[in-house]
Amino acid sequence: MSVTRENILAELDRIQLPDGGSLVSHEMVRALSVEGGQVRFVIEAANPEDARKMEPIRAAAVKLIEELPGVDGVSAVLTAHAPAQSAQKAPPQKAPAPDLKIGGHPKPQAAKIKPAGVKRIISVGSGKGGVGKSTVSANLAVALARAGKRVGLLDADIYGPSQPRMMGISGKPQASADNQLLPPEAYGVKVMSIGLMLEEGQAVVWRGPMLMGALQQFLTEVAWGDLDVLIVDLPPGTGDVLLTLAQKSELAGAIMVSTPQDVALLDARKGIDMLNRLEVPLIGLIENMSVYVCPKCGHEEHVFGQGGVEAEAKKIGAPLLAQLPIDLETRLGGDEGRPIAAGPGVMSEAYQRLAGRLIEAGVI
Ligand SMILES: Nc1ncnc2c1ncn2[C@@H]1O[C@H](COP(=O)(O)OP(=O)(O)OP(=O)(O)O)[C@@H](O)[C@H]1O
Repeated sequence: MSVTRENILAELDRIQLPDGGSLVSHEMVRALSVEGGQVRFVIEAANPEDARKMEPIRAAAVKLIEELPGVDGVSAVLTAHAPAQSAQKAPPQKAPAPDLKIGGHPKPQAAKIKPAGVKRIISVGSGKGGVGKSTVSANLAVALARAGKRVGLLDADIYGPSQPRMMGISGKPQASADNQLLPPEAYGVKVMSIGLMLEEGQAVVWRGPMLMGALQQFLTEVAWGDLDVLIVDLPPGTGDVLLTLAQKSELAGAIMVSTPQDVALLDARKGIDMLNRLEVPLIGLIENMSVYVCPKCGHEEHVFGQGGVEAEAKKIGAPLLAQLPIDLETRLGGDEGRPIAAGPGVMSEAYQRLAGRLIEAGVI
């Protein structure tokens, strides 16, 4: 039996808060997603102090949902409207970080935002989570830097920022003299991520306007300097972030990552529809985890199906930019903060070809 959003909300409504209301009646359940048996949601408290006190409620909510038939895993995070200023222990730093209340409401803005020195902004998205969009973003950024381009990588996967881990970066960003956030650099790429602004294990999820505020800040209050390209790693799906980016910034184009699996493709199609509606040019598709090649015997196994992304690209008349196999070193490199594209080997060469192709096509 598959579990639905309604089942989840009905269960969460049973958890009483001290004032007699529930998480649901107080509209504290946010970003609820049910994918297969995986349930993810956020409990949004009014302020950081309340959020801290609500840990037992979060734990009770997880326990309750885990017991529902059809649920394989539950991830619930507590968040508040803005990170606490006083209680956070920042690592030692040379200059104090600017008071960026990341996630605040956006400031009114007439024109579209593109940081002054940034030539173009390109998004990397996927319809479905877990298809390797962040891996591709990180490695593409590194390969472009190796090809001599000035590259920035903005982790806009605000619900699950993974670029600090993938690029091997930690610690809060420093502030520049004019109170801008200085993006740390790794493998020749300037990186900024909400993950760098949070304490370990802390998660923040915002309502639409707060999300727009965060993105606006990442575009305007980070000292990106002169860049040939700013690659934006989007959260999966066709949600608020792409919409905000397309409407509020000058998005030069989008790359869509998918596995050949039907469900990933179906979701990618929805993402492409959204790009069309927003009039964002689709630069091309990347098929990730296209095939598994046995390192011992060379046998090829099409774990997620075969040819799906290529057929889709043909159908919609978009370039298939790369077909990247399942590769253990790619995963290990991502987990250890050493992007595969930074070293030698066939996968690194594949990313260099991808970067070369985009440069030759004049996309970057
Ligand atoms: N070609 C590949 N071969 C092997 N493992 C891969 C490959 N691409 C990605 N992975 C691994 O798959 C997992 C998911 O990748 P990644 O986090 O990049 O996906 P995502 O689409 O950004 O996911 P999310 O929806 O969580 O943001 C990671 O462990 C990553 O190392």
